[in-house]
Amino acid sequence: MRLGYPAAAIRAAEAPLLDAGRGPVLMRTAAAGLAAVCRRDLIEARGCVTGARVVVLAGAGNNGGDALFAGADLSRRGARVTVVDVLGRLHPEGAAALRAAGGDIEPLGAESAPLTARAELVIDGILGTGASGSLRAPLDTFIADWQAAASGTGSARRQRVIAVDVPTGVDATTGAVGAVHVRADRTVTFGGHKAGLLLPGGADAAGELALVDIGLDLAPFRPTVEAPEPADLAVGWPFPQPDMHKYTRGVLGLVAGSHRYPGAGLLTTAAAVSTGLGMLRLLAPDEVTAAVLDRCPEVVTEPGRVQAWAVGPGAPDTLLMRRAIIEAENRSLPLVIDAGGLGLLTRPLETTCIVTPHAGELVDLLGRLTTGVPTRAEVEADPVTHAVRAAQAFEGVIALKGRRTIVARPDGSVVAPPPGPAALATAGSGDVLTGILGALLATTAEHRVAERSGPYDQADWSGPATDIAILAGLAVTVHGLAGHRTTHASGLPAAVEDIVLGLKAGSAGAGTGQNDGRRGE
Ligand SMILES: NC(=O)C1=CN([C@@H]2O[C@H](COP(=O)(O)OP(=O)(O)OC[C@H]3O[C@@H](n4cnc5c(N)ncnc54)[C@H](OP(=O)(O)O)[C@@H]3O)[C@@H](O)[C@H]2O)[C@@H](O)CC1
Ligand SMILES: [K+]
Repeated sequence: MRLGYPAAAIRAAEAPLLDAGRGPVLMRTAAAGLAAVCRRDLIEARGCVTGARVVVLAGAGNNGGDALFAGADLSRRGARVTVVDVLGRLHPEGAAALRAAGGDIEPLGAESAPLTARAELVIDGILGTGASGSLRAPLDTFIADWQAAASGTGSARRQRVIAVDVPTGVDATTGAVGAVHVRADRTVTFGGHKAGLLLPGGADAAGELALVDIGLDLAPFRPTVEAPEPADLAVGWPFPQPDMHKYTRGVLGLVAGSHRYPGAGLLTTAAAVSTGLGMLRLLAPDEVTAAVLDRCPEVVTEPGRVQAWAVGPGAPDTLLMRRAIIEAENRSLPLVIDAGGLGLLTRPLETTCIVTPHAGELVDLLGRLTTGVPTRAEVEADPVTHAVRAAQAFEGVIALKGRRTIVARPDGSVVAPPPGPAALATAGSGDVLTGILGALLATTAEHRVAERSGPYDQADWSGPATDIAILAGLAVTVHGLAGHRTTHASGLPAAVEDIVLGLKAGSAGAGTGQNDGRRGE
């Protein structure tokens, strides 16, 4: 689990070390980690460091200092390093080290953009956590000119861009990006992940993340973003235990599918069953249950006791959905509400609940719960702010679906799972997610209380995995993995059915098979 901190928290964690005079040591440690990543990438791309054309874009502060010391390291190892002094002032010791190692320094000028575009490796050390406001001229023009020149080179082997701490133009705390910003293949960040590197906008600009430990103590600070990774499934997934029977493993009540949309009932059911649970009770019209039983004969179509509810895919019967919601509230059962169920939400619910709108549905939801409703485009441009707003208005967890799904809690913190493949943007994909999430809620409902501080409480997690927002993050992670798996296996975009098969095949990671009967390894 990657934990993201606001820039202010990272700077506050640095402060006692700086006060103790350890600033230069921190910078040397950061720069050494950065240089190691640069060397590894160069060796991977071209076999060696010697002779590599490297351009260091250095700003005036410590971010530039990191880049200059890393540039000195590469220069000592035979790379041809040129520094562009982008803001007209350089970190003095870093600049001296670079010169002593044989590197060149040039002021920003007309030649800087084409020079940068020709480099094999560009190190972006212009701005880090000290950035404020939008990019000042001529910095913005230079970055745009470089990117235009680089895309116009027609070179078969694209240059690598490594950002120092944060790509320039990305807000380290919110991930907001301006029209012009650095797009990196990799970002080497120091001390702790900046929240903005894990959020929409910033995460795409940052590329792969590498974290260099510089000895910061972040324990006193609360992360604002948790970003699950596939490896977290091995810890957080509710694996069946040997002493379980079908009722203790978890029973999901599902209200999905209708005369108009029978397929949604089938897809949600198939996904829940493939995810694994003790029993699934489906409440739907006969034509839906008949199709489901044909494919999933283990499904029970009678009402009865359940441990969690999932309602909404495929425009189900309103009365059935209302009954499920009331029962969830009366018995304090966890509940996922999707699609057709969202229209019933006009007030906060009296139970643990997660709702899963896409941007358009979030607009409608906000319209029923608040005043000052955003447009769909505004939600898509700033999903985090609007998901948090909805979570606060609804007093519950919101999973705002999109290319990067964001799970927001009312306290303003978010879970940001990795994005799935583009192939997941297809009708029925959301039904599958609801099925996975419903199965997870059912299978964690029973041991929620007993294991609250149990094996899920890993030192590197800020909360137990039975937290509904984390479970949603894991559900999205598995959904994405299943999509990736089927996309890659066939070489063709996945159909929704393939995504369910991807779940079944169990590669969706640690989720099935590999770790049966064990947890927390
Ligand atoms: N401290 C530590 O312990 C460690 C810090 N480390 C590293 O230091 C980084 C933070 O360094 P930092 O604080 O020096 O700020 P930094 O990001 O280099 O930028 C400041 C400069 O940018 C300028 N500027 C600002 N906004 C601008 C804009 N929109 N457009 C244009 N210019 C703008 C600003 O100008 P000013 O506002 O002062 O006029 C000033 O000159 C951190 O990310 C990490 O990489 C590591 O070595 C580990 C140890
Ligand atoms: K940077």
